[in-house]
Amino acid sequence: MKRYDFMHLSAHPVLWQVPMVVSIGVFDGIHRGHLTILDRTISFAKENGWESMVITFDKNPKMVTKSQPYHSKLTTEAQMQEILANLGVNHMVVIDFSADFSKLTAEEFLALVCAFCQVKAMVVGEDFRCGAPASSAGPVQLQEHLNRLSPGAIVEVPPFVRTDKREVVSSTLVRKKLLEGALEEIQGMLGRPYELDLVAYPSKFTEDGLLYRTASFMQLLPMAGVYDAYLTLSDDTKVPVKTIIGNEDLLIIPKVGMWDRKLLRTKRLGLIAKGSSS
Ligand SMILES: Cc1cc2nc3c(=O)[nH]c(=O)nc-3n(C[C@H](O)[C@H](O)[C@H](O)COP(=O)(O)O)c2cc1C
Ligand SMILES: Nc1ncnc2c1ncn2[C@@H]1O[C@H](COP(=O)(O)OP(=O)(O)OP(=O)(O)O)[C@@H](O)[C@H]1O
Repeated sequence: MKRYDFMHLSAHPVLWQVPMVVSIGVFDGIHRGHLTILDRTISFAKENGWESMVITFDKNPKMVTKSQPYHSKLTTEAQMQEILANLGVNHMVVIDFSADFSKLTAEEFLALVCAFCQVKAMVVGEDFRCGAPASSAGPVQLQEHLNRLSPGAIVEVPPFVRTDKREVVSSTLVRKKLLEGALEEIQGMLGRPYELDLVAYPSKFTEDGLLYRTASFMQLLPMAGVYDAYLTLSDDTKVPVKTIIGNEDLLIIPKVGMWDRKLLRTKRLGLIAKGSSS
């Protein structure tokens, strides 16, 4: 998978002749609803011999425009890149959602997208919106804009994915459940354990284990408590651990023996819901 900056791709449209199925969204957490959209984007492209593109944001537009309260991210860009590449997405485009960018109307934004590749289809969810609030477009207006900007292009809208309790799965709901420490419900919505990306953070060895400062995390942390977890090392081996999350520190305690501090290279920490075998 290739990664591009949106503005760079606008200036150097290297993909302008490539037929593309495009999906646009924040995709924070990459939950089961997002996976439905992404799977359909990829399969639509493959069925037709086209390529797939995911356009996403460095900051959540809804939090920048203050229509949603600010929260830390559920996934880092490295995690998102890994998940999208493993799913089989061909191109990932990241928008720097600056004050200037937030003023673009839906039509202006879509005209830029249609200028850097041959948009054949877009896959979005029922509540998709793009463009500055006064002129924002949902799936219906999106189809109308595409009829003008890329004639023949189709907008496909898979139905909402819901929880067992019939709630619509959303990043907002995952954030809420995380702050309640409800890992089982989160794991159900993500289809995998919630993982913290440890790569960028400094840690300290103590007698008990590996200590991180919670303030250094860019990702949203669950409610303070003791969690079963697994630690993924840089060679992708997984070791079972216990994790104590407090207000200031996050302590990772090995379940068997103690680590060699010179050799340990940590990558991810997966928080496991009780009763799950992941
Ligand atoms: C160019 C542009 C593209 C946008 N794309 C998205 C998007 O893909 N997903 C999203 O949640 N919000 C996106 N937004 C933000 C929404 O369109 C909208 O501004 C935000 O949800 C607040 O609208 P509201 O006040 O009507 O809720 C985008 C905004 C702009 C300016
Ligand atoms: N449960 C769902 N089922 C199907 N599609 C979904 C679901 N949730 C989001 N989508 C779609 O996925 C794309 C990305 O959505 P977005 O990143 O805004 O997710 P979200 O979970 O709704 O986020 P938030 O809760 O922060 O508003 C959009 O096209 C959206 O409509």
